[in-house]
Amino acid sequence: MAAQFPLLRVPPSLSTKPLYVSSLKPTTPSSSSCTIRQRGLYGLCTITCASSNGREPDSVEEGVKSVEQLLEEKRRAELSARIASGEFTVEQSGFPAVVKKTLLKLGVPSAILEILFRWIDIHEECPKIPEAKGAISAIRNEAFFIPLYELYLTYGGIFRLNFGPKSFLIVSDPSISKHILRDNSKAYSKGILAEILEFVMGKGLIPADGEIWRVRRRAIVPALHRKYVAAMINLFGQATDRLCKKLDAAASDGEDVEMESLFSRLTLDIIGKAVFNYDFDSLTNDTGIVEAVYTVLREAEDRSVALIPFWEIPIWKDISPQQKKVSAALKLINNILDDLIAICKRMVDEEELQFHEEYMNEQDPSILHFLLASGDDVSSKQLRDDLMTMLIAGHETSAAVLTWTFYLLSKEPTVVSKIQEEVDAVLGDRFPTIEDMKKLKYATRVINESLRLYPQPPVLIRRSLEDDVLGKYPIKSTSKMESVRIGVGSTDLLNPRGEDIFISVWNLHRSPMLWDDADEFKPERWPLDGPNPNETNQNFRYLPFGGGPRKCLGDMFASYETVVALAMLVRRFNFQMALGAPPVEMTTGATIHTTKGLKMTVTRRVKPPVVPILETPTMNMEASASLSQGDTLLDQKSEASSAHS
Ligand code: HEM
Repeated sequence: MAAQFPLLRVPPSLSTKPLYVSSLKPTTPSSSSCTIRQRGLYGLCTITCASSNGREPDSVEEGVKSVEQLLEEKRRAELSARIASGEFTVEQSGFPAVVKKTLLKLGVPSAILEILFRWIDIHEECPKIPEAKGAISAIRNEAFFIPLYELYLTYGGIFRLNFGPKSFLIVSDPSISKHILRDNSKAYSKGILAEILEFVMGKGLIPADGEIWRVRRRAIVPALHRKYVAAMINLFGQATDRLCKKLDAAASDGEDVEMESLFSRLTLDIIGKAVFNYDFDSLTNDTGIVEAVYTVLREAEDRSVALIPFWEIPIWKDISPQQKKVSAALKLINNILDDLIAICKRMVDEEELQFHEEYMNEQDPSILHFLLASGDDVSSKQLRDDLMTMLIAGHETSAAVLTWTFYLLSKEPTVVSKIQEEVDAVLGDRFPTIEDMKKLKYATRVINESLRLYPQPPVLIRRSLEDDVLGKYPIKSTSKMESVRIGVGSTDLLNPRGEDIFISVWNLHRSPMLWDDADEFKPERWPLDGPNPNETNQNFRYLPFGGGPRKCLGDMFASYETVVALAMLVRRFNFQMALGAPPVEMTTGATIHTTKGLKMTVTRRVKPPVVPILETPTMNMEASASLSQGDTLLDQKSEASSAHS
């Protein structure tokens, strides 16, 4: 079946052709302003966040902002009015709807009818999920996610969206999300996601369902033990240091840099080493393998927005240049994987280490090494599928988090100063260690908040396998008759399927009903002495890593990776939007990307001078306090001189 919802996207700087991607809701942090552009399929569009580089005269910038804000408000008001007029509401069928229509025609006031029919609705045995119909695609200059968000505000935490022949349930309610993801997770599969990713991930951990998933999750999770994560922090530090060197050169030459592409390369280098001990070295080289990885990612993205499943047409594979390129890329990646597995197997056979719970080979701490040592079958396709899955899952997501964090920070210099202050105090100039992770509290809160505003991915996809009740609404596995009604393809008729569900993490994370100042970037909303926010302590209104049994297994890895990169970069450099940089536009695939990159000017950071502390012998208390502060500064200085040695 063709999926008509965008799932994956490659950074534009690495992409060679136009992307048809959906756009997102209009609101961005208060300090930025957005315009919207139509684009591609179903009138899917992009939002332009006019970025301020802080160098324009205030009055001009403010003027532009207020005009854009006015336009934005007008647009939203118009859309809300259209929704309120019932333009997108599917008429209820059945006897009550006919009676209601007739009474309305006879002149009975609609307010009275509303009260009467609400009462009837309540007393109906099976409440019906509110429905919105597909005229959404007809909204000119509107983005798909904007009506989706507006419809959420109108219809609530669950509604049905029918566009064209497709029918989806859009869930933006924390308790229904908890039910689907955690409490009754066995009743749901990955649905469309598994269909699209099959060509690259096969039955890897993300798309896999049922017994295969259970067995593989049990095999892989133990590989990410504490000792492994500690080793990874060194790796994050080394890889970020390579990026620092690149940025240092750019700062010397006065050249602007495209940060989204650099973050994509940084996280590719990290995940290659972390998963199968392969150094892509993409920060310095553009080798064939790097190109092959991006070819595959691009293909996944194209498939996610295709009108028909062109890849299922037998002859197409052989004649389409793009499909041939994809096959060649997959072949190259698989050959390299085979070589890496063979090398790793030899190492495992030769080593004397006994396998145990926190087993790790110091020379090669990779997940592959752990799996082979634990007895994984070297020849299995499953092993390759899982390695590919982790490569893709752990690459784009982290890169997107860093990109949007730096975009948000470009507008909030006070937040940057606070991170710098913390990093100076905790790290000085040395590389971070695992012990530092719990001390870099503010930097962690910045990442938490960035993940709230830009969740990666913005929607989680499921398909119901059984009848269930979502909130007060019963849902059914679609029968053959209903398949005909919603117009799914002939294969679906033979294999009747359940409801396709999108859990909109975007809506949850930006809901004004769930958050104060929902659209504002406020790391302070997460108290430094409070717990690290997660789906459990936030009762499923915050799902940066999903929840339930299918929760991301790389959550700690990714949190530390992004905190290390953030800390090391802001301690060395200041980042500003480059003069004349293209406006930052959002597009979404599996993660949210910019359309034209994040072009920034990087300058070396000048640390604030150390203020000498004068000794005052008469004030003993203060003298001893000054002494301990002085000690700390001294320690920092000696650390600074030993760093990067
Ligand atoms: C900031 C970076 C990351 C974010 C935001 C993120 C987010 C997520 C989310 C939301 C899910 C749940 C998907 C669903 O329920 O449909 C997920 C699953 C997954 N993630 Fe991550 N992820 C990140 C990094 C990583 C890394 C570094 C790895 C590998 C080391 C990884 C491996 C996986 C795997 C294997 C799954 C599937 C788990 C399962 O189905 O059992 N992720 N991720």
